[in-house]
Amino acid sequence: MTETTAITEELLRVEGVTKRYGANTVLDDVSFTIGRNEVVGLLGDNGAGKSTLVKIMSGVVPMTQGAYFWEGTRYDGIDRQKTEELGVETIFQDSALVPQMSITRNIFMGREITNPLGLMKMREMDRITTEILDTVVTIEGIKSAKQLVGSLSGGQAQAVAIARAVHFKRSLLILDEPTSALAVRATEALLAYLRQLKGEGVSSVLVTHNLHHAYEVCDRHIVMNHGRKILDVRREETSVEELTAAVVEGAVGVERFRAGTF
Ligand SMILES: Nc1ncnc2c1ncn2[C@@H]1O[C@H](COP(=O)(O)OP(=O)(O)OP(=O)(O)O)[C@@H](O)[C@H]1O
Repeated sequence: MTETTAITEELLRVEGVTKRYGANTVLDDVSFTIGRNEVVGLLGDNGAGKSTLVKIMSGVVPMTQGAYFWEGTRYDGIDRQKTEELGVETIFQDSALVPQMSITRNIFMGREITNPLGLMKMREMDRITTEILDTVVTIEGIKSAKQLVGSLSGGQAQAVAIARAVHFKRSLLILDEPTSALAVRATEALLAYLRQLKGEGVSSVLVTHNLHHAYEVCDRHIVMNHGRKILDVRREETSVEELTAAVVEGAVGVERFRAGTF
């Protein structure tokens, strides 16, 4: 069973995406659209194919078959450079940070603010970093923007990766399990920020195992099961219970939920 919902204005669309690793098909004919100003939850059990989809949307791994459209234009051979140009910003599960560098340097890596002589404007970058850390990712225990990333906890480091992605907010922000190591307050701040970004015209895709978080913040939910899309439904047409049934039991779970037997 596959359900789709109409989108008003299309940002990213993938069609018929299949990904094989050798004989193993990890994504099977997956199609969906991310609308402009939409927060979309990408849900599913372990191994359902969510991270692989994130990597394909970000151009990090090539699809075996399928098509990638951005604002209606088809792009073949999409790669990381192209998605960066288009305006896709991704926080991967294992976001690469440099432990020997400060939080500020990590956030601005490759996109440093410089003066006309090419020298880095450290004070300005530190100020922006402090502002992001205070407002977006309110993480306990970070003392200063100058702190080395290597001295942070896992959750604090994750927050830096998030800060980096949200500062350079562009058209589409993809977050692969961003809240897995965040404490309650930081998680709430991040979820609120995704909604704020939406108001500013930035769409996001949130991969999470926390269905309550997804339901709270997402306009639409896509549920994957064994490499297939089994549900694509607007928030107002579903419930945490139905999403749970879909994640736990797949298409059968949705049918059972709707029949009142889940
Ligand atoms: N590089 C790879 N080579 C071979 N198989 C892979 C590779 N990457 C992922 N897979 C397989 O693809 C399937 C989907 O993995 P994926 O990481 O996309 O799932 P997921 O939904 O993100 O899971 P989780 O919630 O556990 O992170 C898994 O069976 C995994 O073993």
